[in-house]
Amino acid sequence: NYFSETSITSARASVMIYDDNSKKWVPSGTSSGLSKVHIFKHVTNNTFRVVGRKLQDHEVVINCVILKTLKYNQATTTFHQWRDNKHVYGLNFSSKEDADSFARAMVYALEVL
Ligand SMILES: CC(=O)N[C@@H](Cc1ccccc1Cl)C(=O)N1CCC[C@]12C=C[C@@H]1CC[C@@H](C(=O)N3CC[C@@H]4C=C[C@H]5[C@H](C)C[C@@H](C(=O)O)N5C(=O)[C@H]43)N1C2=O
Repeated sequence: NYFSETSITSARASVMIYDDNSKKWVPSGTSSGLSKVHIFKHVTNNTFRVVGRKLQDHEVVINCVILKTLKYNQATTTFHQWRDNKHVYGLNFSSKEDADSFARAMVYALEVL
């Protein structure tokens, strides 16, 4: 429930998904734009997930579990990416500071999983 997860970071980014057919990054959700992207830690079972909601209409544009095997690729200072069995996700951060703080939290989660 709401109180069983706590946010360990939030960052502003546009959430992208790689479209294998067109070989292009496309915005996740119904339109492009910035989202608030959190890493939530489940307080009791030590699991983590990435949840992002559009700033404008709160549409959930990413909701993916962070597995211990996740390879977090910081492709550029403001574009980070990772895969799961279905998608390749890209976060195009609005600033280097947002990217750094998100990456620190992701690396922490991957260390404690
Ligand atoms: C083994 C493996 O899976 N490897 C993945 C990466 C990875 C490694 C290790 C662990 C996990 C993952 Cl996921 C990979 O390489 N993948 C995953 C799918 C796509 C890609 C494949 C080829 C291209 C080539 C170029 C690059 C790309 O996409 N880059 C570069 C930065 C650059 C920054 C911003 C975005 C911008 C939003 C729009 C667009 C623009 O700039 O116009 N753009 C980009 O062009 C963005 N690629 C990739 O990332």
